[in-house]
Amino acid sequence: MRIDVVTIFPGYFDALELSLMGKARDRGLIDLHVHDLRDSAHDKHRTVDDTPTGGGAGMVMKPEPWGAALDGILVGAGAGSDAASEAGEQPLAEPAAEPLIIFPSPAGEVFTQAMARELAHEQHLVFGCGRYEGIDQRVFEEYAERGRVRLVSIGDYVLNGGEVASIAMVEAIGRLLPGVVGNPDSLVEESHEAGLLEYPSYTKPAEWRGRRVPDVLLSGNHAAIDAWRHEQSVERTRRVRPDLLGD
Ligand SMILES: Nc1cc(-c2ccc3ccn(Cc4ccc(CN5CCCC5)cc4)c3c2)n[nH]1
Repeated sequence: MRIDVVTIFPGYFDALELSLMGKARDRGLIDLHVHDLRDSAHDKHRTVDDTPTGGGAGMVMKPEPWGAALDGILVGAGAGSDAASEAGEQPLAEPAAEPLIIFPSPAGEVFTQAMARELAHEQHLVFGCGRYEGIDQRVFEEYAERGRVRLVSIGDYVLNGGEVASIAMVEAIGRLLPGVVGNPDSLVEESHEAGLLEYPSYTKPAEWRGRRVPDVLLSGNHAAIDAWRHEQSVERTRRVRPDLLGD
């Protein structure tokens, strides 16, 4: 999967060099490209923001730098025209898959494990990280007409920009790619995977500060263990997230 990120704070994405995502990149499972939006702001002061038309507090991100940055990525992704196709022959390579542009936004559809699973099948994701009070609306309109755009929220709270939300989504999506997580079985039993919260986990020692591991987990009876774990998931979900049970 190719991932492009556009941001005025490229340093945020150093975090994705680490650990799991770092390994995924080293193994070519994720091809991450981070672009500084200011490189696409061609005025003398590399301006990316201006006052909100109609008044209001704060600043809004100008459309021109976003247009230049996203065009640069999409044209590249469109694989442009290579010599073969210009010569009218069949293009040699598979035509690149159309990128999906994700703009993190407090006003977006809420990101879920189901959406992470869906997006893990994409060939090319582009994350547009806004800052200030957001991005000029015409950017979303322009690219929604030309391709696929989704505004996505990672929860009902306001961050200072889209970078942290993008990192969260890249991690949630990236870990679902085949080969990224060592043991794919661990992806099946996790929280939200089956629409339930995860069961409680234990490890050695069998007793710690007078607290014992539940006997069933020490029984070696895997049918009983699976049943206990499912019941724990259902009970925890009912207590903490009844909304997930559609009750
Ligand atoms: N799940 C989640 C995602 C985000 C998120 C994502 C991108 C940006 C870009 C800028 N901001 C800060 C920010 C500050 C104030 C307002 C509210 N203003 C009221 C009038 C106009 C807008 C909106 C936005 C982001 C926040 N936050 N939470």
